[in-house]
Amino acid sequence: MASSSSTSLPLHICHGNKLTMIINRSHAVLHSIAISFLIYYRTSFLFHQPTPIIIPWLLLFTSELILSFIWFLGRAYIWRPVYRTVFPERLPNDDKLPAIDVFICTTGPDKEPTIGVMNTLLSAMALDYPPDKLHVYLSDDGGYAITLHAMRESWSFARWWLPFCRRFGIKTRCPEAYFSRTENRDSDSENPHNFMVEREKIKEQYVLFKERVRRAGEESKFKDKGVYTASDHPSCIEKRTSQFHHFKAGAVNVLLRVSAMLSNSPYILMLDCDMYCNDPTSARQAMCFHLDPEMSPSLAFVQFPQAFRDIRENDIYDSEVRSAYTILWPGLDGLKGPVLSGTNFYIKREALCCHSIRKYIDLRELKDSFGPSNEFINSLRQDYKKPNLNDNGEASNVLLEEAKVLASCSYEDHTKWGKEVGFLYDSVAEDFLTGFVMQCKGWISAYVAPSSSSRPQFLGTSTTNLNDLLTQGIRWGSGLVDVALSRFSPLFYGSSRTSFLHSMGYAELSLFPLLYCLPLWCFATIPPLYLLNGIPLYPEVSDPYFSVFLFIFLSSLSKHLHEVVVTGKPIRKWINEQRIWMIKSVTCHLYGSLDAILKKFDLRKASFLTTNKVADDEQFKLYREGKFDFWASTIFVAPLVTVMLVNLASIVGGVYRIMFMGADWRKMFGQVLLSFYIILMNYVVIEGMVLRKDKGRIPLYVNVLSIVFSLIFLSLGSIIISI
Ligand SMILES: O=c1ccn([C@@H]2O[C@H](COP(=O)(O)OP(=O)(O)O[C@H]3O[C@H](CO)[C@@H](O)[C@H](O)[C@H]3O)[C@@H](O)[C@H]2O)c(=O)[nH]1
Ligand SMILES: [Mn+2]
Repeated sequence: MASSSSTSLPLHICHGNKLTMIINRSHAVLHSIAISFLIYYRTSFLFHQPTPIIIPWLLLFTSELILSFIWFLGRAYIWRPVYRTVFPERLPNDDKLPAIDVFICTTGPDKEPTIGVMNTLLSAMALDYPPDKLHVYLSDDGGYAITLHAMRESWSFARWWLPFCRRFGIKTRCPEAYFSRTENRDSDSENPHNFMVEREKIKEQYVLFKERVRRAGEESKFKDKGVYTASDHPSCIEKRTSQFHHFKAGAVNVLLRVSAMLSNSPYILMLDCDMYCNDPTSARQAMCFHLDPEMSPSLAFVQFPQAFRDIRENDIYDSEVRSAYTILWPGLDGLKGPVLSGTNFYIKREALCCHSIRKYIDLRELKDSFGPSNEFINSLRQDYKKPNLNDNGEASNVLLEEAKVLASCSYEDHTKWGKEVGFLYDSVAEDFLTGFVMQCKGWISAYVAPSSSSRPQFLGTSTTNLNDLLTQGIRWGSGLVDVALSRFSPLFYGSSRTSFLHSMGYAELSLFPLLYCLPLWCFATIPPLYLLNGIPLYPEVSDPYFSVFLFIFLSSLSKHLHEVVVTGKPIRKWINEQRIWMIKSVTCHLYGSLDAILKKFDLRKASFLTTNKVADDEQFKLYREGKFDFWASTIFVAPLVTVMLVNLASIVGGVYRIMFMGADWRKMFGQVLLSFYIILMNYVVIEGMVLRKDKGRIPLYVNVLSIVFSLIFLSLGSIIISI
């Protein structure tokens, strides 16, 4: 292995893609020209319209402006995307590598099965990194005894598992994932017989381990019940467990303080409880940046993508969030770095615990920020403190007492935790807000996606049913709009602190839920209502301005298609993404934005509904077969059905007018096309309404409710139009 001092070879390189950049920028120019024509058309003809048409015209024009604005913000991503390659083999010897604390958060076994959490824990302990430089912490927000118990069991099983992985060079170091594979035993062993014997032995141990955890879970179900709630319980630190609230941000801040007492590593890896380490080399990959002398001083974190093990070829819900991890993050990486994405990143402790700590001398001021613990403040001053553990690997009582104080929920009172220090509390998208403020302070970040030949560094579970997807969508929407409405609103707060392009990207992310739901609701209801009444809202086909509208429509669709194809996905992916974009816009983006607005006016309290990680076989079967699961909350399904009914009725009514009542088709063509596109793309909703018989179909009462809604809308609308 080469040591860095003896070589000047770079630890990582970064490259762009010229051709894609040229295509992207030329498209942006063409599209902007078309948008200017549209704006010219709408403004110059607005007041030539008869008075009753002015209102729908204004609504459509506003929607068109909003979509153009968000499109403009999104150009930040395509400006200069970069891709990175790392050379971990060029890192210095193991004794020169810095220590890493791993943080894993869970909320308890109901939605997050303990055995899954333990698998994440084991995969982190088995990272390919010097064992004495790796410390794994687990936070359980629910304070469940079973979690603590299972950790002890994991600790015993690790004594089998870790040596096995190292000895045979196992790549899949999450035991559950490893033992569930049948072919390809994933070992580089030269003695296959020996290996197979060992493997069987470890497998037996794993089965026993699982059984013990399962049994303990059953016993504690009874004991735990009703004693504690996630937001009210004593903080208990036993070796390496703690808990708190303010949702995940609160939990992570507790871990930040407690770990400072025990290991105080300069780098931290954050993991969601279902995100296991799938490539044991990720720590070394991250160190290729953190140990690069040029980049390191300003580098806050190295982000890896979120990849999911349950994604199917026909990903109907876009559960893999393709555009974020293949287009947006590389795009931001070319500016000043990607968004902090909640999990799968290696962050510098200093970036979270205030950057200028060493410059401070005034103890009072430090205590105002970090709280009263002298021990904690001391820990901040040192680069790295060896864990104060006794020979049995246990922490001293004094240390544990201090850790308990640091973990208690009153410790943060009258301090800057959550406001300036640690993860910030002002948004339920704590990751997005914390990362953004960090970048405004001058920190940069880097993004490393796996190359096509290497394995994803981390793998988790995604939301693979409509209800979970949209529930999670509400939380994300609400969290992002929280930021947009706060004093940290990217466009205003960011442009002077980070680059203008970079803050455009952040602004797009913080605003898209709000800025998509308004125009999409408008396009889904206003043009069809006027189509039904035979009133045109777009230029007629022979008018040159019609081609402006058509061009913008086709240009957006083909740009999206281009992005899908460039990332190596089939056309079906494009259809799925178009559809889910419309579905999310009229449901979770709307509810999320409303939630944020109500919170802004103190009419609602912040909430964090944890995503369900317990697989439901029936639901997963539907996803696997590519069938929508409409067995979801009525607040999600009724708007979809209503919009479909409104468009169906209008197209039937509109075509009837053209064929039998002499309406001019050339004038109505734009509206017919729009409704037709909506219906075509969302044909699955019609299937769910009338054709399907399985459990995932749309329930009868939702159909009836939606018929009532659409009748009210169309008849009231038509009455208002006619007066
Ligand atoms: O009160 C809470 C709520 C959640 N969590 C943990 O936070 C993690 C993420 O929660 P999950 O329900 O899986 O949310 P997702 O929507 O899947 O998570 C994404 O979005 C979150 C922000 O909304 C980020 O925190 C996550 O890192 C990111 O992966 C899990 O390990 C939870 O156990 C807590 O510790 N305390
Ligand atoms: Mn999750």
